[in-house]
Amino acid sequence: MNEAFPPVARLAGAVKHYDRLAALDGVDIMLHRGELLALLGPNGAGKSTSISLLLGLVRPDAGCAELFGMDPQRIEARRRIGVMLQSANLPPTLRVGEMLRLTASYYPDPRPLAESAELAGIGDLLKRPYGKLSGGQQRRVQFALALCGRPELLFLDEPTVGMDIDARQKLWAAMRALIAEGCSVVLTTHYLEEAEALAQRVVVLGHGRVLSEGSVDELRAKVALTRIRCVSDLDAEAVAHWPQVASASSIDGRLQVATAAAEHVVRRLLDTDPALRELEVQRAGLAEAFTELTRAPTLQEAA
Ligand SMILES: Nc1ncnc2c1ncn2[C@@H]1O[C@H](COP(=O)(O)OP(=O)(O)OP(=O)(O)O)[C@@H](O)[C@H]1O
Repeated sequence: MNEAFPPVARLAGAVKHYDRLAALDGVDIMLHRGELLALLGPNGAGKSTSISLLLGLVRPDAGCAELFGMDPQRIEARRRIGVMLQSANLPPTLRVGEMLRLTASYYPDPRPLAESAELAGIGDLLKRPYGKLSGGQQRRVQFALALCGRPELLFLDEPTVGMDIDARQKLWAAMRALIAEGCSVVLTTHYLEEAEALAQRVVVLGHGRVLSEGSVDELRAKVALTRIRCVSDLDAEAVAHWPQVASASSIDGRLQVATAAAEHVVRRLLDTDPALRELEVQRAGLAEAFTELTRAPTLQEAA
């Protein structure tokens, strides 16, 4: 399906320096229609700078940033996007319903107010002044404002920070509904389970560069770690030095081992400790893959 449409957003060879610091150092990112792309990376990796370039808030020193094949500052491009940034400066005395109505009026084909409120789970907040809401409620209102214009592309910068579990799950459901409508989403998050649950594609940034890109499964396969847990008297520190063991630790009396050669390590564990019990072997999640990927440059530097 994707091939039939041009990319909705694109960074090509994007470079952005702040004084001598390279916030972005030649970043390529491509987003297709109906796709949720998760931008991951440790603090300072360049996620927000990438979003700022795509929004036209910051200009690249080299390379280019495009929305729908256009300069992101063009009004024709801006009318097709919705944005929820990490902080929002909204008038505290305005009621939520008024805010939604006003924001929707800037768009050519907005959603009906009730639909936006329903998607963001703020139906009961419409008459409340924005400034009187809790942090999590304000985040939901910001989400409603981002989607009320029926955008083709939604930028969500750490949208679920400060939300309780129920609100977070509702927002996940809303994101899925929007994707099903054909909306594209750029999501930055530090909650890896969020990327794991929602993203078709993940880009991992580190030190202003793309460290890795692919589906959640592809990223996992790249580091291909398996987690082994068991109850054993073996010394975790000694096991950590075995060949093909990436890491080993003792957590709550359980030995936990990460390895790319599960069969080999399981065999050695059983041979070395015949009393070993409660053996569990599980494919590593995105969290382990992410840690491994973002650690890689440091290891190379050290070599
Ligand atoms: N306006 C600015 N002036 C100077 N340096 C900046 C500016 N904006 C970002 N930086 C620097 O650029 C680098 C990338 O920052 P960026 O905000 O893009 O990272 P991030 O991946 O979004 O981090 P976080 O997860 O903490 O939000 C950081 O080293 C940051 O200090």
